[in-house]
Amino acid sequence: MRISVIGCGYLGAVHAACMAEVGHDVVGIDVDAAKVALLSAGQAPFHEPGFNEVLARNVAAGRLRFSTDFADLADAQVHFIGVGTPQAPGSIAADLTYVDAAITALVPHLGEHPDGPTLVVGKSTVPVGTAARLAEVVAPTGAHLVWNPEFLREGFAVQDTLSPDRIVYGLPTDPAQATASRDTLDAVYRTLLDQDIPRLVTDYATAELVKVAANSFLATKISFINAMAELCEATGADVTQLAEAIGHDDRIGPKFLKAGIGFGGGCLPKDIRAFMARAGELGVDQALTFLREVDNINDRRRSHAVELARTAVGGELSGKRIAVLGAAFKPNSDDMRNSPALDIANAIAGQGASVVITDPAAGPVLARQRPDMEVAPDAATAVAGADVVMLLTEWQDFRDLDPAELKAHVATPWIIDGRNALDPVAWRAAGWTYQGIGRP
Ligand SMILES: NC(=O)c1ccc[n+]([C@@H]2O[C@H](COP(=O)([O-])OP(=O)(O)OC[C@H]3O[C@@H](n4cnc5c(N)ncnc54)[C@H](O)[C@@H]3O)[C@@H](O)[C@H]2O)c1
Ligand SMILES: O=c1ccn([C@@H]2O[C@H](COP(=O)(O)OP(=O)(O)O[C@H]3O[C@H](CO)[C@@H](O)[C@H](O)[C@H]3O)[C@@H](O)[C@H]2O)c(=O)[nH]1
Repeated sequence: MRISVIGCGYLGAVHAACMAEVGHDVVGIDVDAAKVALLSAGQAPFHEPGFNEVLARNVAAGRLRFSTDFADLADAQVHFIGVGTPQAPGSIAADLTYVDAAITALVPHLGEHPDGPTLVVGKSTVPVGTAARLAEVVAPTGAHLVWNPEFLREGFAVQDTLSPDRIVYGLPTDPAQATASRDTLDAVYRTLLDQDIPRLVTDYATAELVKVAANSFLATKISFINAMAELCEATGADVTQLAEAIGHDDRIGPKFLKAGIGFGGGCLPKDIRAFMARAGELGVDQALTFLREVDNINDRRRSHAVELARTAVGGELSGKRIAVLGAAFKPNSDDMRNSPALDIANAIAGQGASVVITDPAAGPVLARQRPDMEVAPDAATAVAGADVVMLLTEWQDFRDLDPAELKAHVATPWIIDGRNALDPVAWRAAGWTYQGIGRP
């Protein structure tokens, strides 16, 4: 099938490449000419394991093209919308200007398609009610609109796109349109559906809510364990053991119970806030006041990490040398949107410390974006002369560090493990003062 993907960021570029990988003829459209140039050359504009290979292979095979010109999508039958929906400036609501601009640019190119109904398929995360509004904009063209939220995780984006836990279709209310849209989307996802991946068919509102409900649940799980970390710190208990013990209960499960400096990224923080904003508009803000607390607990983890560093150096950060391992919001990504690591590094620098930061993938990006920051090429260089070392993004490279070897480079062997990723016994045995989160 001929497919377009509008918006070629972390979601859209991977979706475009994976749709080509399963045999479709795909054009990716983005307003960012530099990004389009890189993608067209088969080069990933961001760090995502496995993506470069899929991208290069499909560009070379001629199944995958990229363009800044919406006219290049005119012959596609299915158009995915994957543009950003960030937090709006000065508000907690989602900024829908990119979605609206994409639809406005797309509509003049929509019309009858010889192979069947033309579909506009929303993948961006949007406030409930957006799909119904956009369906009215698209309707005069004869195209149908479907909401098909995306659940991929950065760092696993290719695998999650080709083999998701589930696929959700939010379909139009008109039965004939719903059937035609469902059948067309089934044809798009045929190779995935053949793997027996659950496919759930809903209305627009349910599909939109599934996405923000899932992210709210994940954020709540993380803030729950971080709240337990606060209790552990007050009592001398160990949150990693607590998490392991409660996680053995099938009803709770062991995943997303890692206490630390909390969640960040381009999704969980802004999605829970946009959800609260939308609930307010709908007059049901009380239903989601717990998310305010989820957000507060998460924010506290960042200030707590700054406090740990301040205490470690005797109460005054000014003039101290702090080495920060990690800048991305999670390992295996170079994404620094709402990154707890970067936020903490900035706060510590703001208190007068000399901060040096290193990250295997985000480091070079940070060095370009922030000439004011000292970015080191690797951990050994970063820790030279450090009064405190902070592990804030749990890359495998950092987990594998040899505490005895590293100790030779630092001024004071004091490590704050903001992700509880290191073995306290090994680090203490090597002569370090080890401080985890929610651990004695
Ligand atoms: N990143 C993820 O892991 C992920 C996972 C699931 C859902 N989502 C959702 O997907 C959406 C996109 O997220 P992302 O992380 O890929 O964002 P992103 O910022 O990486 O990418 C958005 C892209 O859209 C482009 N764009 C903006 N306006 C455009 C327009 N009018 N026409 C064409 N292109 C335009 C931008 O240039 C950018 O390349 C968001 O709603 C997000 O919440 C993201
Ligand atoms: O036990 C845990 C698990 C995660 N995190 C942190 O939580 C954040 C988010 O992690 P993760 O959810 O793995 O990253 P994303 O790639 O942002 O993925 C989330 O956001 C996407 C965009 O909506 C969704 O598609 C995914 O399903 C959802 O997991 C990161 O900062 C992690 O360090 C913790 O602190 N503790």
